[in-house]
Amino acid sequence: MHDLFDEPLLPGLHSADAFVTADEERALIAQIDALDLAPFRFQGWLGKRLTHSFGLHYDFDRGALAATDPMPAWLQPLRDRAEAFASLAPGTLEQALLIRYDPSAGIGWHRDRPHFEHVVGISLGAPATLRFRRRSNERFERRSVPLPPRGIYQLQGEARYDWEHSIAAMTQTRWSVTFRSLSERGRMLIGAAL
Ligand SMILES: O=C(O)CCC(=O)C(=O)O
Ligand SMILES: [Fe+2]
Repeated sequence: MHDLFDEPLLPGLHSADAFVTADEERALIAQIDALDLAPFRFQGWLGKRLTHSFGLHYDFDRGALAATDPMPAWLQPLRDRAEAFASLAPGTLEQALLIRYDPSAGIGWHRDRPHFEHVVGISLGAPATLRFRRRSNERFERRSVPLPPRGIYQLQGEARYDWEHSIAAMTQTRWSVTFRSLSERGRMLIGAAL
């Protein structure tokens, strides 16, 4: 039966709670904290959130995409499960971006770079709200989506390309694992760089 409440809040946004267990969450957070996390860099600015990439690294300072360390063994099972969740072929999600948002860190309004196609994110630690906005005439249309810890979301289609998203400054620490696939353009650029 068709249930109105099964309708996604935004076309192209697909999410689920309890994607990882509390034990898995603890283990993932410990692994992320053990990495060499560096402040997000953007055209000479240093952001407050701390990041580390595997597979592919997108350098926001230079606007360039490059291969980086392969996904470690501890991340691969999560990547496999994220691909299954998103109905993507194994190996499609070639990038993992790990982020720690300490209190006062957030992420400003953006669309993910066109070098990437599918975006699949897993939330750990403090709950957050993923805010969406889209310009409509002189105003913004807005939506808010809760990101509960241990949940997963996928952005594609309208949610991925037509709307910007952001997360307000956190008051408690949140970690996220965002997996991405390459777009045609990204594949071309990375091919040219190798
Ligand atoms: O932390 C998140 O779940 C979202 C991160 C994000 O939007 C991004 O890295 O592009
Ligand atoms: Fe994003």
